[in-house]
Amino acid sequence: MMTLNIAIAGSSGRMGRALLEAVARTPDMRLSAALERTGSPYLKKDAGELIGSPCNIAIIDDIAAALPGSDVLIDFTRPEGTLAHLAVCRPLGVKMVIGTTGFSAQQKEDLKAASKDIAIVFAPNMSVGVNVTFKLLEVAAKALNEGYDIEIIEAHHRHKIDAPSGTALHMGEVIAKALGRNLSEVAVYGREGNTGERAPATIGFATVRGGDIVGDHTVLFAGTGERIEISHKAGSRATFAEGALRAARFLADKQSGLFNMQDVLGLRE
Ligand SMILES: NC(=O)C1=CN([C@@H]2O[C@H](COP(=O)(O)OP(=O)(O)OC[C@H]3O[C@@H](n4cnc5c(N)ncnc54)[C@H](OP(=O)(O)O)[C@@H]3O)[C@@H](O)[C@H]2O)C=CC1
Ligand SMILES: O=C(O)C1=N[C@H](C(=O)O)C[C@H](O)C1
Repeated sequence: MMTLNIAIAGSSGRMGRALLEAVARTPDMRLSAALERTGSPYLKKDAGELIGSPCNIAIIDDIAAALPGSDVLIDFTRPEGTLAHLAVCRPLGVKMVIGTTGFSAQQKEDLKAASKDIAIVFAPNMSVGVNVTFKLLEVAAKALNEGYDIEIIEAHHRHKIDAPSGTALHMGEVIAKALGRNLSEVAVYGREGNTGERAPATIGFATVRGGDIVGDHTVLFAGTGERIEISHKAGSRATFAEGALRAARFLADKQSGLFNMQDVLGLRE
């Protein structure tokens, strides 16, 4: 059995901890480095202590020193952090699994450019269930292409800083593509005041933030006399972490290219 050496960026974050736990319970993976940004109170601490199981890997901020012994860097941080990490991974040939959301269009282009040199899995949601939901939405949108108003409702914990969620935006992209629409032309992000009647081709987004909600997404197709709702609810971050490890394994034999979870799960047609 080949062992994959996994480095984790943002190791003390919510996803960082879920990833530390997932790597610790995965026989074909080993934690090779745990990163945090300069100034973090977690620097120099044993990464394993974050999950109650010391592992002798100290959390460091020097990514260039951390990466030579790593096959894949898993990054769930912030767009500016991910792009800084990418700039170090690219010349070293270290592959990346990127779960960070909130990138601008230009930042996504930067990721794409780097994938000419290294293999990257980039996905706003690494859970198997959400990725199957994307396929269900494609089917539903094609079948309900007239007479149904489409609204995407997402709910997350009070600490989330980007809205709508990366998953909700991707759901919008999947639906718009299936309907031959351009999301940037039809998206409506929230409503207030005298909005007028709903324009039929629009795709609405509504965002809820509160408590410790891990991640709920519902797409509503509202027609005349009926409503169809397609929902996914995450109960634990373990589902995202397990997906990220699956993505890391998928990259083992890839040298370059930009992939998503549809590729990892064999769902791309
Ligand atoms: N694709 C998917 O399946 C999922 C994606 N996500 C996305 O992952 C990201 C992280 O989420 P979550 O774990 O909840 O967030 P947290 O805030 O809990 O963790 C983020 C981590 O990244 C660190 N960080 C922040 N900015 C930088 C930077 N500029 N450089 C390096 N490290 C940085 C933070 O350090 P510090 O504490 O010092 O700020 C922290 O350790 C979000 O974009 C979220 O939307 C989340 C879940 C699933
Ligand atoms: O920030 C989170 O927590 C999550 N972010 C991702 C997103 O923006 O879609 C995925 C998941 O829903 C949790």
